[in-house]
Amino acid sequence: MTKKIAVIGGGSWGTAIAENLTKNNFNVYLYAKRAEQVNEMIKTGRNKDYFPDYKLSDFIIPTNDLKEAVSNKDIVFISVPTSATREVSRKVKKYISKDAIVVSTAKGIDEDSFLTNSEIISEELANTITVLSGPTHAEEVILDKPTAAVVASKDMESAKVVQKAMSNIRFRAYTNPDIVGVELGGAIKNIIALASGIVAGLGYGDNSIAALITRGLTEISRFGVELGANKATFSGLSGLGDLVVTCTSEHSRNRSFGYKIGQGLSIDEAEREVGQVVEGIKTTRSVILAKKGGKVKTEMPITEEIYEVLFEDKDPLKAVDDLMNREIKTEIS
Ligand SMILES: NC(=O)C1=CN([C@@H]2O[C@H](COP(=O)(O)OP(=O)(O)OC[C@H]3O[C@@H](n4cnc5c(N)ncnc54)[C@H](O)[C@@H]3O)[C@@H](O)[C@H]2O)C=CC1
Ligand SMILES: O=C(CO)COP(=O)(O)O
Repeated sequence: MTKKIAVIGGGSWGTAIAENLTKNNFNVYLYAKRAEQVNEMIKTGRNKDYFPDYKLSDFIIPTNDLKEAVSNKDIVFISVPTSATREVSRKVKKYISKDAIVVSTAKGIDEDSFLTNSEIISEELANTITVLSGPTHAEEVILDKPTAAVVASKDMESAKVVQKAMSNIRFRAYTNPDIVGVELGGAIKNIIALASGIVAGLGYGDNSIAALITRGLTEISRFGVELGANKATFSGLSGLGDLVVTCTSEHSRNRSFGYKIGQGLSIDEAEREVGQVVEGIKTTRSVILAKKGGKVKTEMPITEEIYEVLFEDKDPLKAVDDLMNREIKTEIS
């Protein structure tokens, strides 16, 4: 039987996910919070704020009615920023079928609770949860550029259902049971991407970016393993894959934000110019608060420098010098 699917969140990722699903012939309810946005999508067939040049599929049903979107669905994707995940999960609770699979697609760690998105959702909903992650810039997925991703879940049958729903000739999804590693890779790479943007904005070169990607991966893996992840996951699409794309792509919001900081803009100016969610800002604070509170012991020099640049007004040039000036040591510890 054809699955009934909803995507909650009409931003760039929610729209691209919905479009990808329509390529597999699903009718997809796309819920957006703002009524004007929904009316415009219905009237013009375009999500103007995010993809003005792209004509949405006729299989997309834009709606501002959460009940219509969520009721009687087999799969519900949640595609809002981490800061909105709890609120959205609470609202969805009234309408969601108990057998629906929830797909968490945001990449971040909540500042107050130090929870990942799937953990926040599981505090609010009793449904089976899967996580979709990997190197998947919405701008490319929507244009059918070949993309590979990961669907993680403790429940492999549900992961396979989501894998099948998303996979097609242009989107190849793998499964992975390591939900912790998949989510932490996706969250922490945003901090490293932000650092890569800063370094590029300062005018440093490709060597510096390669060093950040490589040492960033070490930092992410150490952090993830301390929190229970499988180290191998960080060599996969949701680890190295997403780290590379976000640290190097013109599409990355985190990298663009960092670039503007490197060029001398203030945090507010840079955030305003990017105009979409920059998850790495809050995730940096979450990690450092967790470290200060003793929840995490792992050494995270890049994240610590980024925290000082973002929240303690440290000069980015000094942050680079301080990273380079640390005690010299062996590569593999
Ligand atoms: N854009 C991308 O290429 C990808 C983004 N992601 C992740 O997906 C998440 C969402 O990112 P984007 O779509 O890029 O952000 P975005 O800024 O383009 O869109 C976020 C959308 O969420 C909506 N929203 C915010 N609060 C809401 C609420 N309380 N109720 C309902 N809707 C609400 C906003 O109106 C906006 O339309 C982030 O965690 C991001 O890291 C993951 C993979 C790819
Ligand atoms: O996670 C992403 C691509 O995989 C999107 O990253 P940005 O939020 O930095 O654009």
